Amino acid sequence: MRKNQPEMDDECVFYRELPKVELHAHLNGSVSFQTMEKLMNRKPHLNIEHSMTAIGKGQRRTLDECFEVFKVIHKLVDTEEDILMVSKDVIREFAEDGVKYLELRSTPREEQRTGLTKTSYIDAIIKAIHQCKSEGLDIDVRLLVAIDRRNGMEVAMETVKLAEEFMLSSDGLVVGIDLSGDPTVGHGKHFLPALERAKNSGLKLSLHLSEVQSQLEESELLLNLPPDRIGHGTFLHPEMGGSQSLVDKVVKNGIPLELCLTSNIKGQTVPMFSLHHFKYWYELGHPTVICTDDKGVFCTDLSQEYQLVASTFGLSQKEMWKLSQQAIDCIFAEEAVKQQLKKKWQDLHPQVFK
Ligand SMILES: CNc1ncnc2c1ncn2[C@@H]1O[C@H](COP(=O)(O)O)[C@@H](O)[C@H]1O
Ligand SMILES: [Zn+2]
Repeated sequence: MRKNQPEMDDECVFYRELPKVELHAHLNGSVSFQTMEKLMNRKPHLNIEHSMTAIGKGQRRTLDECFEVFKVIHKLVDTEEDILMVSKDVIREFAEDGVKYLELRSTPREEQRTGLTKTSYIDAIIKAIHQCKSEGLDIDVRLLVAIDRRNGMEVAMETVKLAEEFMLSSDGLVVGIDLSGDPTVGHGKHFLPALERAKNSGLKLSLHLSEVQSQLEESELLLNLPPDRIGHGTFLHPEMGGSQSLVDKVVKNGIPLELCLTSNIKGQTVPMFSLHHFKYWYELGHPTVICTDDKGVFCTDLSQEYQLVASTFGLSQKEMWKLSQQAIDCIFAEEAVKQQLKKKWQDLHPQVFK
């Protein structure tokens, strides 16, 4: 197999070695098979199997079913120790895959039974980031605190307040807010006050927008904020039932899109890779960042996603390099980090194109 497909292997190596930026990764959706195994061994009484926590090759689920998967994972990850272990494993795995800068996002949860609080939840992730740093991993990590739409506007406001506190106390590790969760639940307008507050206090905003069809009105409203980045944006453009006015707002404000191909195919919001909206935005010359969304649940990694984009849309390694380099301009960390990353890309360029 290996002998018959040498060019395939070379491609894999190229995309693994390509320095990458990951900006859209939900912590609990990013838990690998190996880490899941450890969690299942810790909690055998839950009787959870791998088929319940991941969507394998060639499989598809409805988006509703995907959200059921997260509920199962949340049962397995419900203590401070779990959050710490999961975060460290996820960061290490991204680093091994050639990711040099990672923005994780996660919804703080509390569990009375285990004593987990929303504060200790975020603390555990921050601890993991510090521990990975002190291990000398070649990856810079930041955190976005996530609002789950299902939990309503009051919780959203509490989440923003918590994120504000951590933004001030975490030495710049907490950089923003994510709005995510089942897109068919609730209306985005309810989250406007919380999101406006976040923006005014200096937190960056990455919002899941038009992930499913007919969210025109909501997307229009949320784009007025405007957000600093958009997750998915699958149905923003007119060919997908969106509108030119939505596209104009995105373009005028230069809001980068975080695009996750495998996630959209496995969650069935996009019927096939070649029809993915990456093409539309790439041809417009608009900033797009390739991301994984949930590398554990969707059984992928960032180098696979890059390779997928290249093979689906016929892009060269040079064009893919440019795409990964341009993602640096879309990160939420401060300017000095951008400059360091740009330098790193320059230094790695000759090695990757050997
Ligand atoms: C597939 N498309 C998606 N669309 C919207 N929200 C998603 C998502 N994938 C993940 N999440 C959000 O991330 C949570 C899991 O990670 P955390 O527990 O926060 O670390 C999910 O419960 C959901 O709220
Ligand atoms: Zn997402």
